[in-house]
Amino acid sequence: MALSKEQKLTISEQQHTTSSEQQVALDAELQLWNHTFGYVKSMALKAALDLGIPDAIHQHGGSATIPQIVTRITLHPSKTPCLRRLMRVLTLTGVFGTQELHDDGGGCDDELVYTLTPASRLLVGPSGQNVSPLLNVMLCPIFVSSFLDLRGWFQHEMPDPSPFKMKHGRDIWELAAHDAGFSRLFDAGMVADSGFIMNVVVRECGAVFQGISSLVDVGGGFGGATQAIAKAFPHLECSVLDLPNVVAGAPADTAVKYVAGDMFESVSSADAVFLKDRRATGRTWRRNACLISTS
Ligand SMILES: C[S@@+](CC[C@H](N)C(=O)[O-])C[C@H]1O[C@@H](n2cnc3c(N)ncnc32)[C@H](O)[C@@H]1O
Repeated sequence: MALSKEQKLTISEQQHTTSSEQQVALDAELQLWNHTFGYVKSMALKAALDLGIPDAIHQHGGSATIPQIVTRITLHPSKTPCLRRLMRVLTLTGVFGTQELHDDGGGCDDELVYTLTPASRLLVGPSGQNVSPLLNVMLCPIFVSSFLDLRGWFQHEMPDPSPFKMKHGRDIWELAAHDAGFSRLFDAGMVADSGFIMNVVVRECGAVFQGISSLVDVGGGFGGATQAIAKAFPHLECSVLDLPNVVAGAPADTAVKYVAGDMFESVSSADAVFLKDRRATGRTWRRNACLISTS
């Protein structure tokens, strides 16, 4: 039976409606997949750091092909194709860049050249600019595993332990006091973070350190931040207050004085108290540095 023009139009409108509904569903599913597999990005970055891929590219002059990278990292030869897939994730997410190396010798393989981007340039080079120790802490199983039972944490009555303490039975500082390996990893991460950000703080906010003659960095760890302040403002008498197990491992040969104690019991007197920390606020990590004048 032949369809009238009107009937044909109705069918085509229905098909159009169905296909756009399907598109909405497909886009929604894609969105869920992006969330579900979001951790692959973190784990790909962790693999790159653990394998030493940023250093391998850096040592090769800032750009390298897969065959050049594998000469500088430890990788089973059978895993070379998997390394290409890892690099694909890391280039799509901006950790590395690519250029194409054209094979002028008549070969058919155009080898990709992986390059450092502004992000991966922060993973190589001297301390003070290299933030990999901080990423190593945040991506270590001890931290990552704290996020695996947030349901249990939400179902626990307030006041409650943090997800970290619920998972490990101790808070970060208690665990650091009992686990020398974790303590070293954590302190190195804090030093790296301070080395990176304090260059900016000293340059951009230097005025706040004028007009005071002494400062105590409360919970200052190994004193990375305070050392940067002491170097930029030599007139300042700088000290760090931290827990005894942290102070025990602090460097001895700096202009900074280390005081072992508990900030909730007492804070050594100074013109200003400095607090540096990171907080997760809403959608982003925000860095908080605060100088409280006590005089
Ligand atoms: C997130 S780290 C920050 C370290 C440093 N301010 C920085 O930004 O690199 C927090 C520091 O606070 C210290 N801390 C925790 N509880 C403390 C307490 N009750 N008294 C003194 N220091 C404490 C920890 O040992 C750790 O070094």
